[in-house]
Parts: sequence; C-alpha cells; structure tokens
Amino acid sequence: MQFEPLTIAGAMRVRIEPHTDHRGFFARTFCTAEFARAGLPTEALQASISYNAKLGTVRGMHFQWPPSHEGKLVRCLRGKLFDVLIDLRPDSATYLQHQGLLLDQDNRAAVFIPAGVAHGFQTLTDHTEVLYQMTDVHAPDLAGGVRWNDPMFGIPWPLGQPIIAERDAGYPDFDRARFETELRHRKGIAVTTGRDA
Ligand SMILES: Cc1cn([C@H]2C[C@H](O)[C@@H](COP(=O)(O)OP(=O)(O)O[C@H]3O[C@H](C)C(=O)[C@H](O)[C@H]3O)O2)c(=O)[nH]c1=O
Repeated sequence: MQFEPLTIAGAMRVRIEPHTDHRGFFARTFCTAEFARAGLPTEALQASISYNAKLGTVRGMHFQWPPSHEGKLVRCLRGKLFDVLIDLRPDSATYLQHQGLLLDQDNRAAVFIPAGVAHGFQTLTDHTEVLYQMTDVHAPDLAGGVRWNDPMFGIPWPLGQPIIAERDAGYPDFDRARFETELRHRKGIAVTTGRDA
C-alpha cells in the first residue's frame, strides 16, 4: 500500500498496489505492520458497508465525542463520491480546516480519518457503496454532527439539494465556543470515569 498524507493532520490517502494478472488483480487493503509504520492506528474493531441508492446522497458530517477513539478507513468500492473531512481537534494544527477528495471504484483508494475529525460524503453516482473499517466500536450515545452546509465551513459540495437524513439536515450552526466547552466537559468525564482508556 502507498500512504499519502492529506492536508488534515494525521489523515492519509491509502492507495492499493494491485497484483494484476490475466484473471484480474489481488490487492492488500489493510496490514497492522504497514499501518504502524505509516503512523496510523492498527486497531480494526468493526467494519461496515454503506449503500447509497441515488446520486447526490449526503451522509454526515459525523464525529464521535470522547471517550470514543473512532478512526475510520473509508473506501469506495462501487460508484464515486466526494469525501469530506473537518478537523474538530482544538489541539490540531489544522483545527477547523476541511478537505475534500474523490474516491471511486476505479482506484479503490481509501482515506484514513483520525478520531476527532468529522466525516461525510456526497455520492456522485447511483448505487455508490462505501466500505468502512473502524478503530473503535459504534457508540451512538457519543455521536455528534455538523451540518453539511454550515456557513462556518462552506464545503464545496459538487451537487446541491442532497438526499439527506432529517437528523443530518437539522444540526445547528457550528458554535466554536460551545463546541470546545462540550469537548472539555466530555474529556473530563472520560478521564474521571476511566473510559478514556
Ligand atoms: C455508523 C453506524 C450505524 N449503525 C446503525 C445505526 C442505524 O440503525 C443505522 C444507520 O446509521 P446512521 O444513519 O448513523 O448511518 P450514517 O448516516 O451512514 O452514519 C455514518 O455516516 C458517516 C459518513 C460516517 O462517517 C460514519 O461512519 C457514520 O456516522 O446503522 C451501526 O450499527 N454501526 C455503525 O457504525
């Protein structure tokens, strides 16, 4: 695999190196030793598929509050999508910056999204399928969100009027002070309850 740092600190594009022959190809998509050498987490606690029937679907922007350590390895295996990261880590050099990149079925490249970075995507074809691998388990009680069209970030989505969940369309405008207060509070709880293991 080839690891290519993205603008968002700690995020990487992970390209596959297909072994091609007359039948097709075989390519490694994950390896604890290679990920460790690239400075990426090596836990792989859950994997999931996201199927999106229609072009223009937006999922996100989602993040997890502490004590979740959910990093995501996201790969488009069918169709095409515009993948977006927003850095929500106050101690990061790229805090509040966002980055968008194309993932598609042809290159099958993945993006690694560190814990604390919000993630979302917009599909650019019908029947877009996304494969996820997470470094922590799903914790709905720790889910947080930023609205796709929040003026604070001005994400250049390729298509307007998305197909989107009511929950995702309804996140309030991002308020930096309120976010940082909540984050400090939740980090404090995680430490005092020992859940920040
Ligand atoms: C994320 C997740 C969901 N679920 C269940 C919970 C619901 O019953 C159902 C749909 O969940 P949700 O509407 O949160 O799915 P998405 O809107 O695609 O959420 C994902 O979308 C953005 C783009 C992400 O990066 C995250 O992986 C994730 O937040 O799947 C699970 O059982 N495990 C999981 O890890």
